Amino acid sequence: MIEIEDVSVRFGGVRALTGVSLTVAEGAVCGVIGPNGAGKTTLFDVITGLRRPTSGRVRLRGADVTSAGAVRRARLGLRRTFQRPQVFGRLTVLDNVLAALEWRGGGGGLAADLVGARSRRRLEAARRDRALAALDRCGIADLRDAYAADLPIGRRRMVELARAIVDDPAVLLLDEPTSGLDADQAAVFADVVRSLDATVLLVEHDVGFVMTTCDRVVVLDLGEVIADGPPERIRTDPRVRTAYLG
Ligand SMILES: Nc1ncnc2c1ncn2[C@@H]1O[C@H](COP(=O)(O)OP(=O)(O)OP(=O)(O)O)[C@@H](O)[C@H]1O
Repeated sequence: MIEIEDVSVRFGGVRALTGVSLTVAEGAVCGVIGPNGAGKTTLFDVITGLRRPTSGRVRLRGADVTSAGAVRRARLGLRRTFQRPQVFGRLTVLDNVLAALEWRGGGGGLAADLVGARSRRRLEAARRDRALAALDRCGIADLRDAYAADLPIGRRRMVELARAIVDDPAVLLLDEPTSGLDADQAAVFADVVRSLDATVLLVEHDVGFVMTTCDRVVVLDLGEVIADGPPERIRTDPRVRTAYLG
């Protein structure tokens, strides 16, 4: 669960967010939309810990993380993807996902250094199976030996998603996930997101994708929540139409 309570962020005289409150229920997929400058990126940064709010609280799975660093948030099961996919270009697709597992202790952690070769082989095999399963879910199993740098952006985005989901995140934040994806790739992306047990919050310009993928849509305009509800209601909300159409 993600709880944002009365969060405001100011940059000097600019009010990027004003009194924003929203709760994303366990397992829900929530989309945040809004015109340019509405405060979407700032909201994202407050949740991931890149930016401290001027006032208000942020809770992840019940824990107050308003002043917490990235490590604490990651330990609570928070994962994210970026507007420009962050992958290791000189590693293969499989190694990109294995590296994510290794850092998070999924490779056996320090214990793997102390056990015998047979146990270590077992740990390695389990780790590889897990990574391959994540690639399979993301529809890129056939690319496992390709170098990430050689892939077009849409495929790199799927590698980044595989890294994010390989150890079953509790909370997943997706920043402009469909940018660079064609319609088929976006559909696969939406299927993966909807099949997760995670609580998902995504910021996205493609309103059509948000309306078909999310259970709930929050609309920001000039730093304030102007609408919050299921897609059917948001689509017909007069304030949303005005904010988008001017
Ligand atoms: N570091 C900063 N310093 C000053 N003002 C900032 C800073 N970051 C954002 N802002 C301002 O805060 C407001 C919200 O910006 P933000 O980037 O969160 O909006 P956004 O909805 O993500 O926009 P876009 O869709 O264009 O990415 C804007 O008025 C922006 O100019």
